[in-house]
Amino acid sequence: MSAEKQVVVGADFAGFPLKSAVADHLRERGWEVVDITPSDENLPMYHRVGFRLGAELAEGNFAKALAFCGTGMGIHIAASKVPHVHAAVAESVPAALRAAAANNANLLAMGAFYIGAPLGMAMADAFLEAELGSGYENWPGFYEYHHIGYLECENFDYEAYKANNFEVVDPMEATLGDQPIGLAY
Ligand SMILES: O=P(O)(O)OC[C@H]1O[C@@H](O)[C@H](O)[C@@H]1O
Repeated sequence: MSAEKQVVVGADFAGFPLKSAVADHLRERGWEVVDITPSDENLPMYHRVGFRLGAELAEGNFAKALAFCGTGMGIHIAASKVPHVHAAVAESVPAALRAAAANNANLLAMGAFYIGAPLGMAMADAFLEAELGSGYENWPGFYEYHHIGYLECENFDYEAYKANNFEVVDPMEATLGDQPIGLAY
């Protein structure tokens, strides 16, 4: 969980009502929610909201962001163009949790065309309250294996990768142990 319980949120016109419901919910749970789209007048296009949310992460102003548009797809693609953004789209609570626990995602996008307010609130809680490895403590190597995935994404340099014959430069190694019996995703 973010130590300071701060999160930045933003929406286009399609995601605005869902964003407002989720933001109100988070504030009731003690989060400081900074909304880059507080009014439904003159809302930026979805991808520009994604760029701006990504910038808040890249600049170190926030550890996590929530993005809302019609499906979550466009805003997540745009945010992913910003350095240091690890963006996910989810349509279920387990997927939102897994984005944080396995992928160390720092931005969760959701789509108001498909997600009702109660589900959006629960997805936001799951995503914000988890960190890399949360819930998988009994799976040997889970953290190490996924940490490598995170680091190699974070440090990915396409030109260096291309120059290395499309192989990761200095790949790290970790063994993912057997999945514990009964682990539910
Ligand atoms: O990425 P998705 O939501 O599919 O499309 C981007 C936006 O285009 C419009 O339909 C809506 O504003 C939607 O949020």
